[in-house]
Amino acid sequence: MDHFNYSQNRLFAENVSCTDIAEQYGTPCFVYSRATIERHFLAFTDAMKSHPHLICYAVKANSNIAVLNVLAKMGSGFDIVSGGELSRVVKAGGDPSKVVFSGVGKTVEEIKLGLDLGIKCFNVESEAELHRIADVAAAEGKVAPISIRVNPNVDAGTHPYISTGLKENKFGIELEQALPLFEWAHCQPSLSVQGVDCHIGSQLTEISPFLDALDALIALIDRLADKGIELSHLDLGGGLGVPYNGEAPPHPSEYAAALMKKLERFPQLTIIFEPGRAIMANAGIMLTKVEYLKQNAEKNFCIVDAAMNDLIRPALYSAWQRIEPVVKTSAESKVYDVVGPICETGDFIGKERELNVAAGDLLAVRSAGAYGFTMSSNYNSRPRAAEIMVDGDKTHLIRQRETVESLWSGEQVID
Ligand SMILES: Cc1ncc(COP(=O)(O)O)c(C=O)c1O
Ligand SMILES: N[C@@H](CCCC[NH3+])C(=O)O
Repeated sequence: MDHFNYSQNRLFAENVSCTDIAEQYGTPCFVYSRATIERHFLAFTDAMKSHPHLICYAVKANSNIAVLNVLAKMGSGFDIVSGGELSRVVKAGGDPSKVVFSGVGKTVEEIKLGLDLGIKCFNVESEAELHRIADVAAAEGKVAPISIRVNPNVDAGTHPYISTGLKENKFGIELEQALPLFEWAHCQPSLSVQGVDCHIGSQLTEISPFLDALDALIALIDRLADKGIELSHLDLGGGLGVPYNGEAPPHPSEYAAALMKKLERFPQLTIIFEPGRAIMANAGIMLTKVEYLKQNAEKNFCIVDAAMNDLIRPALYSAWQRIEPVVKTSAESKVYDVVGPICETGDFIGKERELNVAAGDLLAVRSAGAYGFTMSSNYNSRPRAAEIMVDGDKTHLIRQRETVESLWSGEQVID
């Protein structure tokens, strides 16, 4: 999805200044645009409007309650992977009956919570989990809605850490094993078979792997129909990529049109998508201040006040995110490694970036709305950054910067 409207200290379509935000809330901080989140969500619903559908935003991408609330108000469903995410959705006013629950390690407590709240579906990832859900539901006197997540063995062509649809990955159930499990589940009084799902990976920039996965799911749906098992939904997961650095992933309308062509003969089937990054990545930036410039015989370093604990994607996946000075200065242009204060060489936000910067300048790290704050940590006892939502010409603090004291709350010394 495209970037929000950001240029030269002005954020979004609104006339809000990054320097004002940095002064008011401090740095590093994450800044999101409500208008962009809404526009990105609508790109999916508009693309699917002629077919029954549910967009289940993947909460892991950005789970701030204010973000979830904006999406809940637009009628979004949610894809969750933990009881914690389910509680956030409820707190944010999300509708549990539009929640699908993915993940390979659901605990008994999480299954109970999902049943109590009446979620739409458990996306089951193993035979053992299917049995556990059947047992828990029977013990609770409930019927658990389930879908089986299949692993279609499709190469998503993305970073190996975020590819999830290959046989060697821990996710889903092999196609050959899925059919007997569906048949078993169909006969269990405590289970209600609702759908089939898959999620083959994240940051996909081509449509063809999605189409290959869909072919596999459609073949399975046909085989199930032959056995008298009719499904009410097909969930193709998330994974649609965004342009970080010139990539040109398909727009949701292109993506949906290509998929829907294959689904013409299933007019009754509800299609579920679970986009996370496509909605949030380019609806946010991270603001960080230059603390020092440093030079040695080999390199120029631009030392900023954000670090790998705030944005781990560069360290973890060698991810590239655009870094630009918020205000153009007359500082000399040099090639810098943009690094944080953490005691690891892997602590960088960007490498070999040509920048005109001086100490004290403000930098914007783009595409930071997804998998930014949610993957942050307190490593090196660094308080986690504030989050801010821009809405029209207003800015709202939607999560305070952590205090140092909050970092040790819950810890205690022993005699
Ligand atoms: C099951 C599932 N659904 C949805 C997503 C969201 O993926 P993305 O943010 O790439 O759309 C993920 C993460 O990759 C996932 O594991
Ligand atoms: N956290 C990853 C994406 C993983 C998606 C989770 N299934 C990223 O930042 O790119």
